[in-house]
Amino acid sequence: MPVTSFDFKEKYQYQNGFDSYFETEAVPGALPVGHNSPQKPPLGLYAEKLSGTAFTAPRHENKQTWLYRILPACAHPPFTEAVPAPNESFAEPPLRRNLHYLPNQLRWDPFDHEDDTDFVSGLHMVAGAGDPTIKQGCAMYVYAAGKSMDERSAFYSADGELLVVPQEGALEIRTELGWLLVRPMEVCVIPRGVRYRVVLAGAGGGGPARGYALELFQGRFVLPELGPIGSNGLANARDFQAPVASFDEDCGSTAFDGPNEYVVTGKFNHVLYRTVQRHTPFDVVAWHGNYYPYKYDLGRFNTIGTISFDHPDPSIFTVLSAPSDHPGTSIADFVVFPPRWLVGEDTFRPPWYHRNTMSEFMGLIQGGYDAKKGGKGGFVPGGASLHNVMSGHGPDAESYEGARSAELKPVKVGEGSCAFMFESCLMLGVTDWGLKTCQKVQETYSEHSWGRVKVHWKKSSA
Ligand SMILES: O=C(O)Cc1cc(O)ccc1O
Ligand SMILES: [Fe+2]
Repeated sequence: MPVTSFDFKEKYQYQNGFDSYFETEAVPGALPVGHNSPQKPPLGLYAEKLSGTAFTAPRHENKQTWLYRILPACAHPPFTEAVPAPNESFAEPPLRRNLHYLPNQLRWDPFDHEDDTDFVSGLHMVAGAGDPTIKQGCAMYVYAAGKSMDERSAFYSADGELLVVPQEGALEIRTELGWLLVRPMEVCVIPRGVRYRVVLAGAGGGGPARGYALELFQGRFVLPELGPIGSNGLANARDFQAPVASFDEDCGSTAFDGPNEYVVTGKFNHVLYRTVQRHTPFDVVAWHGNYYPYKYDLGRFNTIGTISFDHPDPSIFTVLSAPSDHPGTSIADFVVFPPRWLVGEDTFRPPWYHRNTMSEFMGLIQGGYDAKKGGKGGFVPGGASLHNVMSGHGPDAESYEGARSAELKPVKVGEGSCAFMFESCLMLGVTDWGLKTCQKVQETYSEHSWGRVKVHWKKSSA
């Protein structure tokens, strides 16, 4: 079911649609009519263009937004490297490249909550592939935040577009383009370059917050093709929600003489750079375009599956897909395993055993997963697993035996559950933090899961 709302505030108004062209103004008349860059934009605003693709990208891929703001984003003193880096994910270049490529199956216990970190300082890269400087590849993160980002701060990434998957704690995300409230079982995407501040929301002031994120150095998330499914199903375009314009006013009479300081942190080739500017970065009064942050409620996913026998590949559960240049092969797919009816006849219903040319990073937002035991030392909410290129995996022995002898009546699986997968065509390297520093790797994952897989073979069926 869709996430139920709590305390909906005025600021959470949304415009509905995926890959739409929106326009929104917080003050009537702020948007120029029939013009993008008039000699003097209305209300004394500055026009600023935010490009998400090359100017000359084909029309169906072209992404841009015109912002009408009190002061342009360029009006800041130079950025300097944030030293020391808030954590080792944002450290010196050699460390960043210290990735471990391992054929073993990996699983992590739930990552720790952290009290003294915010969304940025609590963001840890677990695995990744490629290089943001050549706009290739992606990185997978977990975050744990015990506090909101400072009131006068903003963050952006020049490295890529970020998909955020909260697992615990609601996030109020104040973006340049407006507000998004993103709760567990909802996800959001913040495009490359868009500035934002993450506030812990919810009862009692919010927090702690924990979740997963995927940064795309290359391309953007799109909705997967539906092929023979037809024109509706899976994640429907109308269920994606974009913010409406909402601005703060805090500046002086010029860009550099405002009364208050705002720290803007930029992620640039994994390193954090900071500047302190004297006007709010959240001063966009109106905008129009198709390059914007958005959210999606996973409860609205229209799950499709077999009504005869066998089960389709998990691509049937793709919410968002980031294609590579090769059709059908993704840099990253975001796939969910929502509650659903299983009715397959003469069918082994959990995932089959398999080896995949793609790598599979999985997380659990809530509940359990039908292929793996939960409980201590199992696959549990807030934990993760990685089955890299061609690493064999599948149900653990107990799940296999249960499913092999189950009576095959219709059952609803996964009530109150939601596992997800970031599936990538790239071989993933695991960071030092992911392998060692976090101290969450389950050393006996493989033995526990598959060491007791039984031999059922008989030479004759008589
Ligand atoms: O490995 C997993 O648990 C995910 C998965 C599920 C499934 O039903 C088929 C393939 C697959 O990778
Ligand atoms: Fe798999």
